[in-house]
Amino acid sequence: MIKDGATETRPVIALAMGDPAGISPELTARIIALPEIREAAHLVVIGDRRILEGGAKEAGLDLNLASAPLDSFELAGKDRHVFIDLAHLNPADVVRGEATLAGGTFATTNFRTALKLADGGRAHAVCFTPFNKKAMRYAYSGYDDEIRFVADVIGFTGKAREFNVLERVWNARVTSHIPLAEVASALSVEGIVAELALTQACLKSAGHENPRIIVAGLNPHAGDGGNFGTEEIDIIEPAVAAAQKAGLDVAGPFPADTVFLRALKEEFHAVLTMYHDQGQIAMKLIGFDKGVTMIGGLPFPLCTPAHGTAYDIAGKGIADVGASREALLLAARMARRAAALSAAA
Ligand SMILES: NC(=O)C1=CN([C@@H]2O[C@H](COP(=O)(O)OP(=O)(O)OC[C@H]3O[C@@H](n4cnc5c(N)ncnc54)[C@H](O)[C@@H]3O)[C@@H](O)[C@H]2O)C=CC1
Ligand SMILES: NCC(=O)COP(=O)(O)O
Repeated sequence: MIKDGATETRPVIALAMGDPAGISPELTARIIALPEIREAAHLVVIGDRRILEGGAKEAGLDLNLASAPLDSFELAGKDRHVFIDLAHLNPADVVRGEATLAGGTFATTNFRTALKLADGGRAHAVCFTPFNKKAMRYAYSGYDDEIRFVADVIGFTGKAREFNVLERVWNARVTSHIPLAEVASALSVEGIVAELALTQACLKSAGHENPRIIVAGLNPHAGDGGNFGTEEIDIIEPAVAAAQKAGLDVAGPFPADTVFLRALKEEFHAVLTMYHDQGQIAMKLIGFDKGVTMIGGLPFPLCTPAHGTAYDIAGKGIADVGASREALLLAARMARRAAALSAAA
């Protein structure tokens, strides 16, 4: 619940430091140093000072970031970012380029702390630098992905989904982190209609007044009239028709290999794909350095770069901050909009 006027002041974003074995320390340092982020948001960064300083060194930055206590960081004022030093990871215990229990414990602790700040009304949004899911699972055995963890930490029982966001187009998925072999049987008319409705609501919450959504088929050539599978005829077409009847601006299904070309040419705001990589490959080719993963449907915005921990370049000082910058800016925009709507209600 947004508790104060994030419309007039910069929203407070709780930024959890991610996996210490990859590029997260460097990215966190780079984000803190960006002037456009200072203008857009007041960051409350959560992690370990020694790990952050390692990242700043890799990035060649001198951060000059004040620490503040977790229980009263608000007293430090909002004129500059602050750091909550949980002092919980000795850099000597970090194995760069490796998923470990220590790394997962560090990241899950930071994430849990950030989520509780937002859930308690002390932050307007949460962002994080990349987590490694294997490390997260070492620390928290039920860690399928962020949605499950968030639900466990704040007791959220509603429907939340992951979106990939670029300025030009969004990608929503009917299925996400499940084996490919299970995708076809996971599709249903009701499930697709629900995804379309949530996608429309999330696009609106990010400022798109009249969202247009285009839907991909599942099979090659969208089944080619039933030649290569019938999910389009049996499930996806009826779902699109039902969504249209409910007043959503939706088109499809179209073949997945050209649906993104259509979306860009015909100015759709989002593509709904049937499974993870059907959308991710296209999105990462369109804008890897700007891609954001946004978890929609939660009581507060939750954003992270769409790329991962990049173990292969950890410690080299060459991590691109572009996607992280977009993640923070999207979270700030969504928080301001939520505050404006709540003030108007
Ligand atoms: N935001 C998050 O928390 C995300 C976490 N992940 C997790 O990250 C881990 C590794 O995922 P991968 O599939 O290997 O993908 P990855 O995105 O970590 O790496 C893929 C390639 O992109 C490069 N790359 C990634 N980010 C970069 C950046 N900022 N600047 C320059 N080059 C960059 C890497 O060096 C690598 O060559 C997995 O555990 C995955 O679940 C994946 C996506 C998002
Ligand atoms: N931690 C966020 C994340 O892993 C994004 O996952 P995906 O969208 O790449 O599957």
